[in-house]
Amino acid sequence: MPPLKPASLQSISHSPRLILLPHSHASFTTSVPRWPRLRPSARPSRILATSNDTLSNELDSTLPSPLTASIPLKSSNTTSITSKTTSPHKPTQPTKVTPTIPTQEPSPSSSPSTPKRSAPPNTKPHKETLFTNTLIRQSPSSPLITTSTTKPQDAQIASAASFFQQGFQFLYSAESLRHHPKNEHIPEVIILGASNVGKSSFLNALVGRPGAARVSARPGKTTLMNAFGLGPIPSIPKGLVRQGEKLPRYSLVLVDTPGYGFKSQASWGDAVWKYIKARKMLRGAVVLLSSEKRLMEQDKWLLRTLAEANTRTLVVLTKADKGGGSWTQRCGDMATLVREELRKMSQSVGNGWEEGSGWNPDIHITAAGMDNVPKLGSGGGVGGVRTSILEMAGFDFDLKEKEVKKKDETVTYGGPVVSFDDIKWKTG
Ligand SMILES: Nc1nc2c(ncn2[C@@H]2O[C@H](COP(=O)(O)OP(=O)(O)OP(=O)(O)O)[C@@H](O)[C@H]2O)c(=O)[nH]1
Ligand SMILES: [Mg+2]
Repeated sequence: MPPLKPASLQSISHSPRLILLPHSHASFTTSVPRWPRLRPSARPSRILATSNDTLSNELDSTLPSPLTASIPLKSSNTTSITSKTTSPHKPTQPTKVTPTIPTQEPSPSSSPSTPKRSAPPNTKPHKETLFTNTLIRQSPSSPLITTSTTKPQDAQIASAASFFQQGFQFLYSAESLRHHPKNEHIPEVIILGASNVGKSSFLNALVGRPGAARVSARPGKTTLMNAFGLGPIPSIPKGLVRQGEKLPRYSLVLVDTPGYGFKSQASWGDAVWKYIKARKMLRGAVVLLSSEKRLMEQDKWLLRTLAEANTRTLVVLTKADKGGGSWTQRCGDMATLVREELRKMSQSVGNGWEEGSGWNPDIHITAAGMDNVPKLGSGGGVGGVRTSILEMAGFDFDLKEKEVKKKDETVTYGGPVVSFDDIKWKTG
């Protein structure tokens, strides 16, 4: 990868440490696509600024893309989740993969904050599998879907659940890029997909709050980009903060978006497209695809847009519970097809948006909107997705440290505000 940080930060020889205390504060219609038609694959080098302050903050053309803006961090053996560089994805590779649809459940100790629940009475067997499993995915190493987890994965899933389920707050709604407030510290992850694919339900399941984002059976429910903050309160050393700057009280921003496709509007796509191209703290996109449907041209267009913007991408299939017991075949086939498409895109864009770095080869499968999954915590495949999102956003898991404590922050800086990539976090 090319140089990884703005020149102004080159002189920093070691990473400042920022520790988080755990719990401490603690339309297109199907026939007339609109988003894709709005913006063909050609992309401008930058978007023109207006007089608006917020917008101009997003448009620093000297800033590297999210994939290249990083400073290597030394891993700390005292953190359980740490920020890391925007170096390539390190998809979790289970040490043991069971190439069948196993019935193995995560160990009871795997998720202390989200105790395992059994499915409601009379739940069909295939739904029970979906309901209770924290991780459901298809990896390149196996054509089949796996639900088994290993001990380290269990611990990661538990840490990620704790992270996502604390400090939740609605931040703002934005109609266009300039309505997004300035953000210089906190990584953002955007949730994208067709209308009605289950974006808002998915967000609710991630944060464990069924009513966080509004959900509807009618497509076109979400009409604005809605940002939510979550995670522990960051304790940012004074030297990293501008004078008078209001400090965020969350460590990750999730952005729910209006869908493309049926009942969507061209202006929504324009707003999202501009955000993807210009938002400085965007660290990755979660693209939801309905396992009920086939991969649409609009989906491919979106994936290509992310590839060209060199935005880290995680693909998640939704609604696995629909369509009966054949969900394994259906989701497995779709995951394989999606991976083939992504590989083709990697080759054609040729900008470093590669398997493992630009996009995660593990395709997660979820039933996040099913029954009470949002209340369940980590079931419906949601637990595994959380860990992948945190990795994509620049967090790392260090499972050695059991004690959670705030470390001395002795590093001081006289230089400019340091970005998220320089900051180290801690959570419980
Ligand atoms: N069975 C099932 N239904 C789901 C799942 N996820 C979402 N749904 C349902 O699908 C419908 C659409 O869900 P939303 O979360 O509103 O979808 P969205 O993508 O946010 O939709 P827009 O905001 O209109 O773009 C709702 O009726 C949800 O209850 C799922 O995993 N399983
Ligand atoms: Mg929605």
